[in-house]
Amino acid sequence: MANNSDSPLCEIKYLNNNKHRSLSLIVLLLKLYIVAYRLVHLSDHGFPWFIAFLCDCWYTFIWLLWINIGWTSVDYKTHPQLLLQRFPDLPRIDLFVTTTDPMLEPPITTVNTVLSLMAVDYPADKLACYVSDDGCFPITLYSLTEAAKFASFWIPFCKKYNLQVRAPLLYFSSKSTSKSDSPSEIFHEEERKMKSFNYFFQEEYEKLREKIEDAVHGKVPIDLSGDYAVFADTQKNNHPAIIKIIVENKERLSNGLPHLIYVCREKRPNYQHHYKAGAVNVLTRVSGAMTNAPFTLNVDSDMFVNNPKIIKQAMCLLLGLRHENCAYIQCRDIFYNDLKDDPFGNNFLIAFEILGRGMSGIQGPMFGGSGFHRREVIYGLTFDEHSHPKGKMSYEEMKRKFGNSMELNKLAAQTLSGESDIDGPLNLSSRIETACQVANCDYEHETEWGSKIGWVYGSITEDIVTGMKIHSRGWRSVLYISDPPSFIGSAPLGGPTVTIQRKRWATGQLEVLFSKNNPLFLTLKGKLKLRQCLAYMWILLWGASSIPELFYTFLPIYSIITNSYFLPKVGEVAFIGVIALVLTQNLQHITFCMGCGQNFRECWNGMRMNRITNMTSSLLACLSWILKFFGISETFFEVTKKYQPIVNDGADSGRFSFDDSAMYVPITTLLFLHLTALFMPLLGLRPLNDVGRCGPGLLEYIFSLFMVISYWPYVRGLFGKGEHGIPFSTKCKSSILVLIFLLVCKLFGGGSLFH
Ligand SMILES: O=c1ccn([C@@H]2O[C@H](COP(=O)(O)OP(=O)(O)O[C@H]3O[C@H](CO)[C@@H](O)[C@H](O)[C@H]3O)[C@@H](O)[C@H]2O)c(=O)[nH]1
Ligand SMILES: [Mn+2]
Repeated sequence: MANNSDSPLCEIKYLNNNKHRSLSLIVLLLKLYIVAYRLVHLSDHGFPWFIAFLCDCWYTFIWLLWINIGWTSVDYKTHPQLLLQRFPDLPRIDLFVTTTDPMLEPPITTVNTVLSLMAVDYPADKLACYVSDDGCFPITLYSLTEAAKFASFWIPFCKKYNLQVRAPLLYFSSKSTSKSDSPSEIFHEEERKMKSFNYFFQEEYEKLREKIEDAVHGKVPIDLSGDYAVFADTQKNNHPAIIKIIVENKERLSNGLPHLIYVCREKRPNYQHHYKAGAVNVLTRVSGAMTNAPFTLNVDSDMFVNNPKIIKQAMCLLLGLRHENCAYIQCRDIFYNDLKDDPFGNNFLIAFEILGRGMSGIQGPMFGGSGFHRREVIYGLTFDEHSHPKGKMSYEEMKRKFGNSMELNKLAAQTLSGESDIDGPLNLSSRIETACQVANCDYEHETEWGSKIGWVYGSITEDIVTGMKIHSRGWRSVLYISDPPSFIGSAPLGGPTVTIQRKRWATGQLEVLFSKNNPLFLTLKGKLKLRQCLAYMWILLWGASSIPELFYTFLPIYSIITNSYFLPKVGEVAFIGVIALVLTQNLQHITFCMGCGQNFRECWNGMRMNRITNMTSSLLACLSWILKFFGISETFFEVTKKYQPIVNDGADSGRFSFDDSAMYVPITTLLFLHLTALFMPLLGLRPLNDVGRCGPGLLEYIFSLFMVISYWPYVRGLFGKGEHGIPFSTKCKSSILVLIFLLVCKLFGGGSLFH
């Protein structure tokens, strides 16, 4: 019989990706061939050819970075059934939820996240859940207080019947299919009993939901007295720190309720608050002062736990790899409001399957969204210091780095020397004063918070830069894709919500790329591996790639209008080269996606969304970054609107919606231009210089047609009504830009456009 005490808690598996490697190399060779072809013919052609040459060089470079990422792919497996035998006294973990604005992030969503976290399959006395309310809304505290009452009977029910979905919103929605984890004998016997409980809970949940909704919409205003009196004179950006213990597991019952703590950091005008990074740093300090668990978990307000064993599974990795340098675990999120065929490209299959697994094979995935961290790493410890402890820091040094709180510094020093307190504090209330002190807005003044300690400031994608700095301190990370998936959240839908989210990501990435935390510097100065640095370069250049794409999409339009060409003609060897390149690259992508279970439509929607995102979010991100660089305007974190599960997939739910934002002008202009180029004769136009020149060939027309098909949601938008139509003002602005472009073509190309 195998001895369980010797069996590992987790395993690493290297995936066979020879097919992916070979196809990637073929694509690379074809790209190099096209670059060489352009170079050889550079002197025979004009400026457009030169632009095409530069763009092809760029795409070849990006492809090299991509090959580096996908070269070694790994997967991790865990054995949580062995965990308790090996670690009967499981470590404590602090759970962080952040929320900002009840209008964008409905309190009922946050409540469901909190309930699902409090109900995980892990001893309750080892858990403390901290909710950061970044908007100082009494409704958040009220919702959590009401939720705690519901939790007291909901959580035992979830645990008794071993439910998989423990967020009531999902459990009672028609979307939830798998309701119980592993139907046991007991489950069958008690099925009827459970059903009757179901009705009871559904009613109770409805009451809770209504209470919260009524308070949100002001039907039953919250009485600002008693516990809520502190909110009386507060404004969103001007208020003291407010910390309230909603649930305290005083008897330390493993089957009780975990601690639940409301945290609202102090905010004052003229202080920088650093958005989510600032909020998480306050949570780190407040929890550091109150429960100081050695591990933390971060989730956004809408990320419900979908796999109640996820903390045990994560512990298998964090404890199983404890002699190795695993600093954090990145989880894969899925969405509860996903639409048929994923019209908005929210699946991020490639991001996890190739980027995530590939980086896992180098130094570990980037950090983004939901995941587990070691507190000592967040406190700035390098892997070398972890494996060869230097001895305790002096009191003065701690104060300089961590700030003025003696209590926090004492506990932080314990964490850094690896002596975490197994049981946690006896009385949480006694720590409130310290917690409020470390949540004040000037606490970080002249300390290392936001630079060397905690989440890193300076970018609105704080997660990527924080993960990268951790890697540069010699740590690794792990991508853990569990079954069932670990967390389930709300996918951005419509048009503006998706565009704004992606714009934030692209802007944040440019902020990191052009900062002192650039991967190149971190490789030279720190311990970021070269291949990891190249992987980060690929990520950070994601938005910047929209500039070459913008130029490239202009080329077929320019060629058709000025009766010239920039792609090889039928009959040339290079023509076959281009066709082979396009086919191989796209077939590789499509077969990969389909191999991962997507259908063709989903895969196409993802591809189309890349084209659209590049010409909307990414272009605007480049502009915002330039404006920030020249000191004209600041970048700011626009919170993504959270949606409720969609009950009936209406015909319009997958349709793009638009607003009158300037974001949609470039892509609408491009669409108009491609349509103009394709339908010139119909519009009564003729190409400039149509005598004696070798005009556009088949490929220019195919290219233009492909772009129109990629922008199809915008074609529909041209004719759509209401929010599904591109606003008249956007169409006007785009038409003016089209005219300007035609004039420029005429200026440079000569001739006349009209018959
Ligand atoms: O000033 C702020 C702004 C945001 N948040 C919270 O940060 C979380 C993430 O915001 P969200 O709008 O949901 O971001 P996503 O669009 O989901 O974007 C992803 O990318 C972000 C970085 O751009 C990460 O912070 C997120 O964790 C990650 O899920 C939410 O819980 C917010 O409440 C704050 O606490 N304070
Ligand atoms: Mn989010």
